[in-house]
Amino acid sequence: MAEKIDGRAIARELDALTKAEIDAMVAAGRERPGLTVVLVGDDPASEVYVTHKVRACERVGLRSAEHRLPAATTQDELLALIGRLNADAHVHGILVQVPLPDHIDERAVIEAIDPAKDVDGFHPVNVGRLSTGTGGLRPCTPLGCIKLLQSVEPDLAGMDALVIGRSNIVGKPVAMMLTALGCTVTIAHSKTRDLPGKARAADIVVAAVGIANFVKGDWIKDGAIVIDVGINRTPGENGKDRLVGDVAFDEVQHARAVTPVPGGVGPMTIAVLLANTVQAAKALSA
Ligand SMILES: NC(=O)C1=CN([C@@H]2O[C@H](COP(=O)(O)OP(=O)(O)OC[C@H]3O[C@@H](n4cnc5c(N)ncnc54)[C@H](OP(=O)(O)O)[C@@H]3O)[C@@H](O)[C@H]2O)C=CC1
Ligand SMILES: Nc1nc(=O)c2c([nH]1)NC[C@@H]1CN(c3ccc(C(=O)N[C@@H](CCC(=O)O)C(=O)O)cc3)C=[N+]21
Repeated sequence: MAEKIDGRAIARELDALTKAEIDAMVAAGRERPGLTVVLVGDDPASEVYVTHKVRACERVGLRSAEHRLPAATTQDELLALIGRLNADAHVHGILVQVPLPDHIDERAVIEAIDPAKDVDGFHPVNVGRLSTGTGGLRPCTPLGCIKLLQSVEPDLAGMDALVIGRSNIVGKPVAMMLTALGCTVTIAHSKTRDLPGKARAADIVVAAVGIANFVKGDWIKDGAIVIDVGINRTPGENGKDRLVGDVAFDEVQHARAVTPVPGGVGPMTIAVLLANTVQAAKALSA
């Protein structure tokens, strides 16, 4: 049986470190770090994430604020809000939930965020810092994937990794991080030929595709480590939606370790967001 990597437990460990840092800052007379989340429109999945994020802030002792804006919000109105948050010294982290409504240019919004407050790590300055290995705020989901991998194998150097997906928010940054840690990385996407063959050669497979049960058991070599980023909602038995990943979990039990969905990458994403907010607050007040 593959080890089931317990993302909730590893997230709780990271939260304990984050909480200790916040407590120490407050004890030293510094301001309690604060995260502001901006949600435009009423996408139900995004609503769920924002609620999770706000609750997580409470658990570790971060201040949190939410701005829920109507779907009809104009780009100028959103940019004006970001300008105010950038200028507000009590705001240490800014997260604008994506996807945004179609009439808003996502790049323009991300680029308007002060890179020092960009706790998502999506701003080009932080992307550039990641690619050159010069610090900055690193994107939450990719860093969460790395922490889960390192819980199984602290030293990833020399391993062959396949990342399926090349998005700016998951695939590309996770590939960058794996490269920095000494992996030999292949990035696959919808144009890739012989994906099963490439997967079978990999010691690490990170699946960030967005298709339920996309990665099959016979794609995974014995002893590989599998990280499932996918969050796919499928109709469950009781009329409620059920969450499933991109990996056919039951078929990969010959792997060394695999993350479940839910309870894998998702909780780590939020734990890293909180840690990033503390990192931003420290750097802003340094
Ligand atoms: N757990 C978490 O915290 C998070 C989970 N997610 C989840 O992760 C998944 C991926 O998210 P995201 O990166 O934003 O998604 P995108 O839709 O932006 O990217 C999906 C990627 O998968 C590739 N792809 C699509 N079909 C195939 C195929 N048949 N074969 C190979 N590659 C394919 C696409 O290729 P191409 O570029 O060629 O189109 C693209 O690069 C989603 O399920 C999302 O919900 C996302 C963020 C956080
Ligand atoms: N600016 C921005 N930053 C993001 O980081 C961001 C975003 N926009 N838009 C959407 C995606 C998705 N995402 C998730 C966060 C937590 C869980 C999570 O906690 N998942 C739980 C289950 C949650 C549930 O029950 O719905 C789990 O996997 O166990 C999942 C997905 C962050 N994203």
